[in-house]
Amino acid sequence: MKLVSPPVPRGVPEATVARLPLYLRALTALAERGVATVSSDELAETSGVNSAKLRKDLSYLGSYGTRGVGYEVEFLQHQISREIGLTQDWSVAIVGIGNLGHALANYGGFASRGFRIAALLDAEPERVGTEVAGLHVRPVDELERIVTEHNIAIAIVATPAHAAQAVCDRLVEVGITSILNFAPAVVQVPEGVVLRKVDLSTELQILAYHEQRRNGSALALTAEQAVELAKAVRG
Ligand SMILES: NC(=O)c1ccc[n+]([C@@H]2O[C@H](COP(=O)([O-])OP(=O)(O)OC[C@H]3O[C@@H](n4cnc5c(N)ncnc54)[C@H](O)[C@@H]3O)[C@@H](O)[C@H]2O)c1
Repeated sequence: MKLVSPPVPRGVPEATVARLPLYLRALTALAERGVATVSSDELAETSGVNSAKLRKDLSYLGSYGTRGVGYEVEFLQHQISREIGLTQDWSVAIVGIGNLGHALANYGGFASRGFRIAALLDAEPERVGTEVAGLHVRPVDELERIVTEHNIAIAIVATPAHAAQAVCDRLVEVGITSILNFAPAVVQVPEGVVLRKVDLSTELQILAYHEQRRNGSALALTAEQAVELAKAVRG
């Protein structure tokens, strides 16, 4: 179903854009429970965001809620969906159909959020032609044709790091302007192309950092280790 596709409004800070899906997820859960209105405090708590920030974020969309009543759940849900372009289906291509590409292609949760995995591409002749999640893996040299054929708007890169830049260059050449990169590589794209990066290792490192702080500094030595170290230094 193709409806209007307004871009994320100009002037909305990137950090706000990144929080809109959190509000949407919370609103969807409320709507499923039949909740009609929600206060900013409640919505903020369910979304895991501070409520002053939430009010500011929603004010960028022109949504201020009603004093004493809060926000109408369904209306706000629709408004956020429209702002982030979810009232239309987006066709997505995945490039690199290895472990990760397979997992992403088989993930059923994208469709219900308006993302249709329309094409899978790989450079490896042995992978090309195999069937994954009901689609035939296509060769990367057909990229341009596939992008036009399926009206692909967004590409996911799941190739090894060393191939990521060349793959992104090619995606940009054929007109893709939104790329989600899973490869652990620093990739450059020209202005006007939006590149997002997913890096689970970085997220894990951040958790490790917090774990380490919780348990006391990793650099802090146990008493025995300190004695051993002192002995070693003294010789
Ligand atoms: N971001 C994350 O959190 C996260 C998590 C897991 C893996 N990764 C990264 O995702 C990438 C894929 O991981 P994987 O385990 O699926 O690797 P994999 O080796 O199983 O799959 C990579 C696939 O890319 C294909 N490929 C290689 N060069 C290509 C090119 N130029 N064009 C198109 N396809 C090409 C290969 O043929 C292969 O099928 C790696 O870079 C990995 O480090 C990221």
